[in-house]
Amino acid sequence: MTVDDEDRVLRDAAVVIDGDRIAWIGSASDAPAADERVDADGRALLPGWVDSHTHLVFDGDRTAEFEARMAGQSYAAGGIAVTRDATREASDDRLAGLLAARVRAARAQGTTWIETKTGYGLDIASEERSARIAAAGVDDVTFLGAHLVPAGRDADDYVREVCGPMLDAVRPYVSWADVFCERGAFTPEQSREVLTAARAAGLGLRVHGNQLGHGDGILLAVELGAASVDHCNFVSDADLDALAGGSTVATVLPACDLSTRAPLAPARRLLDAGVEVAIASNGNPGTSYTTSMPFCVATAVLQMGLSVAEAVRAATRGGAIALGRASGDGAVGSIAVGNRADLHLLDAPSATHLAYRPGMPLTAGVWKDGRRVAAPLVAR
Ligand SMILES: N=CN[C@@H](CCC(=O)O)C(=O)O
Ligand SMILES: [Zn+2]
Repeated sequence: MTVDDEDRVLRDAAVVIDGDRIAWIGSASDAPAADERVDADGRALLPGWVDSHTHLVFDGDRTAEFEARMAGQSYAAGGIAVTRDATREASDDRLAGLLAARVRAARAQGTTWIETKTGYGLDIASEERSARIAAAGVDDVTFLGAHLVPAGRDADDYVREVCGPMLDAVRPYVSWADVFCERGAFTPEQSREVLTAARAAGLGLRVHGNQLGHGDGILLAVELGAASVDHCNFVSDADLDALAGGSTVATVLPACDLSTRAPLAPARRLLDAGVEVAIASNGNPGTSYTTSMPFCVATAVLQMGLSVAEAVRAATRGGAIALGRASGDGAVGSIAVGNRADLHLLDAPSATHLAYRPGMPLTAGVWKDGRRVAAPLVAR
């Protein structure tokens, strides 16, 4: 599955990798000679997953909160402070080690490009530290100082800090800024302030919006030209029109919707309206303690009404578009000549098996930048 501009499914095909790039694609019988050959033996080859939304720099555990939720309580943003406290207590080495282990686990399931966010520091030094550790461990880093107003802080005063010294401190390590625009987190006005300051600092914009109820997150994201608005569980007709008429990707987070027992994001409706949709894991200890993109893809097919091709595209090229990495030098999210050689070999003859055999370990091999990064698993 190329998931490129022509979105081709090639049969009896071969891919040639040269260094860290894809050098050739075509019929296996025409393949040029190569130093090393891997016989995929009829297995499906996909672009590696592009996970465009995670929060992986954290310590601590929120099992009790999850249990309470499964017993009927609804998700509220306050749990973020529990993770903030555990994260602040962890050493740099421990946080870096936890992040590396999480990245390895994601890679083992076919993820080759990972974005992660700060947002469990919530003071200048802790956000700077999270950004620094993230920059050494993942591919794209997002500043999310505006994740929660710390208890005891005046919200407007905290927003001024986020927009000023905190932004300055993280700036060397991040290329994106995000804000949790939601009742209980940041108001539309505060969110606009954060995003405007981030844009002035040269950062790309992302928004957590419309997760817990209807609100202004989607409209604000589209108005400010954010690359992505994420969650999108509550989408009004006006939100849909705005997304369809703008360039902002709607990123849906199926695992989060299940773990919070939220209404599933209306991915089918978004696609039907012509909106670019991405699927991401939202790996974090509160609302989605998984980085399994195959699980997210299977859920999108089985529960959200996407076709396998639509779900695979959203989890590869969709994520790449949401991160501004779908074209140009070093593009990811599709199998195309000149792109990074980021590939995911399934132990199955087609991507359909991802939804047909949900939960099975179907990853047979993963290449990032042309190097094999995950050992084959047996999944027959
Ligand atoms: N919604 C805001 N932030 C995270 C959850 C963070 C947490 O609860 O720790 C999310 O994307 O779901
Ligand atoms: Zn998130």
